[in-house]
Amino acid sequence: MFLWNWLDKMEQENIIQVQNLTKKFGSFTAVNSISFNVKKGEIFGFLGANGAGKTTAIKMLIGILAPTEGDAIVANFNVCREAEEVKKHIGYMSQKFALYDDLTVQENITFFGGIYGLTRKQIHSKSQQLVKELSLQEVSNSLVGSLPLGWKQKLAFSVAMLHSPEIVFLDEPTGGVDPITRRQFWEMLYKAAHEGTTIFVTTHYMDEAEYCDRVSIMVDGKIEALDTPNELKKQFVVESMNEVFLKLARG
Ligand SMILES: Nc1ncnc2c1ncn2[C@@H]1O[C@H](COP(=O)(O)OP(=O)(O)OP(=O)(O)O)[C@@H](O)[C@H]1O
Repeated sequence: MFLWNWLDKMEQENIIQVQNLTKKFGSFTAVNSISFNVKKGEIFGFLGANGAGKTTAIKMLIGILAPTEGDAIVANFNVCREAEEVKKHIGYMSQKFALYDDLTVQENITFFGGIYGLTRKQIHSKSQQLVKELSLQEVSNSLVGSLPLGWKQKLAFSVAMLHSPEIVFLDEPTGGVDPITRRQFWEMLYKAAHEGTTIFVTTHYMDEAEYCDRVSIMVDGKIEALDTPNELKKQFVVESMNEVFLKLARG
């Protein structure tokens, strides 16, 4: 009995379960039968060179792109059959699509709060909390387009977390900012993970790969390695994730 409870618990802890997930565009296979699990509260780094298939895989996991084959369960919902439920339980932030530059900080929070189904009261209290936490009091009525990139990214992450999702998917969230601002961004990720949110993040910065609990490395649509940064370094007999990445992703 104890064993079954324990096995059950281990099973429950996988908040993302991916089985042979595949995406073909015509005759080109962008994601080639990938399988892996992500545990609740984990910071999972999803790495790969440009064009490896990361964004395509994320789009399937957040329920906006139908897989050609395979399946995935995200926050207990099937990405093929229950895509709308998946969307309600996750947050998403990408470098390319985040906030509206021509809306103010406050307007962006109100807008996305509405999209995520928060009540006016919830939006009001969340936005007060968020503006305070990010020290945005001075600029809450400024257009987001006028903010430095690092501020925009922190705000975009907080907005993706407005509805307290179980998992947040971050596609290159820190592109183009300096190491200190990236470090501050990662402190936000650690805090969210500590509070139980699962973080699924892609990055091209190998120092960030070192901060992840586990890392997968995708090469030409396939996952070629998956483990903790320390285990990967041991496996490839190197000192840094940068060297692991170069050995694997760059051939
Ligand atoms: N809608 C599409 N139609 C055809 N090919 C596509 C489509 N979307 C992506 N691809 C191709 O699939 C491959 C994987 O693209 P994807 O954007 O998933 O890679 P990525 O690992 O996220 O790369 P990057 O780090 O540059 O964002 C690329 O060769 C891309 O050109």
